[in-house]
Amino acid sequence: MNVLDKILVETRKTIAVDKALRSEAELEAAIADLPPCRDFHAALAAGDAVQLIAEVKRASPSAGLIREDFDAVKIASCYEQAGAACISVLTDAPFFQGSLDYLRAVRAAVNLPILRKDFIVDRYQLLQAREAGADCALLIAECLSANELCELHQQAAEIGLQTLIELFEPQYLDAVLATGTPLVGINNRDLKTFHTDLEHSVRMCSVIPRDRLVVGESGVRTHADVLHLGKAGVKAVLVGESLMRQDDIEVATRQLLGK
Ligand SMILES: O=P(O)(O)OC[C@@H](O)[C@@H](O)c1c[nH]c2ccccc12
Repeated sequence: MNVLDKILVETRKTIAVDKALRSEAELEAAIADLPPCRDFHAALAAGDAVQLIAEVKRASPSAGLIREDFDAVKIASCYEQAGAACISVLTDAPFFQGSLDYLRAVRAAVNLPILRKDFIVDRYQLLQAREAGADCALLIAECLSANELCELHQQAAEIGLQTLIELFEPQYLDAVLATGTPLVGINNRDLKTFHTDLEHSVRMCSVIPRDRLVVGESGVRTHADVLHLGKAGVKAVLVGESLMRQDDIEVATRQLLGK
């Protein structure tokens, strides 16, 4: 089994446990009167510059523990102060030491649109995302059939959530575009080998229709990387590890953005 398969096995266990604690109907009731979501897409589309989705990520299967001194709210506040357009919060616990509670806490403290970054395979996780205060949910083409992608994208829209649909393997592009999502993420990291290559986003950009907003994900480290991707047509970057490793996250984020 590769890492992605292992993650999906654990994810399905987590969903079963969560459903037993709080039913789908309870979550539906809890989100019924929430105010509308923030516009994640508009925040990324703004201006001519490449926009930043800054990620709150404590650990990962490829890097292990990334940051000892981890305070999700402090980190997200630094990102906001430094000019990030949106925040991504890892909520997977077994492999990324994430939590929906981090997302909830960040929502209470920060005004930017938030992405729930997890391995979403079930509508229940979309309800959880909405309830915790997310504005957008990540869907991963490698984890879902073409039908499931469409269905989850639709179900997200019905509860007011936008989706960022990510792929690594070019073979999934048609299925991603067929969902109608305006936000397409190109993961530069092969989730099966963990190898990252920025040129993957550059190559994929040339075959993605101009009416979709392309997010370049993973392995972005410097302002030069951001400019390089921007030239290729990438409108936003999703950056975690290289920022999470810095002593002064706010300064590092400004440097990444060239501000
Ligand atoms: O930490 P990096 O290399 O800057 O990457 C961030 C983000 O792209 C990465 O965390 C990611 C992209 N797609 C994912 C899917 C699941 C978990 C994590 C990810």
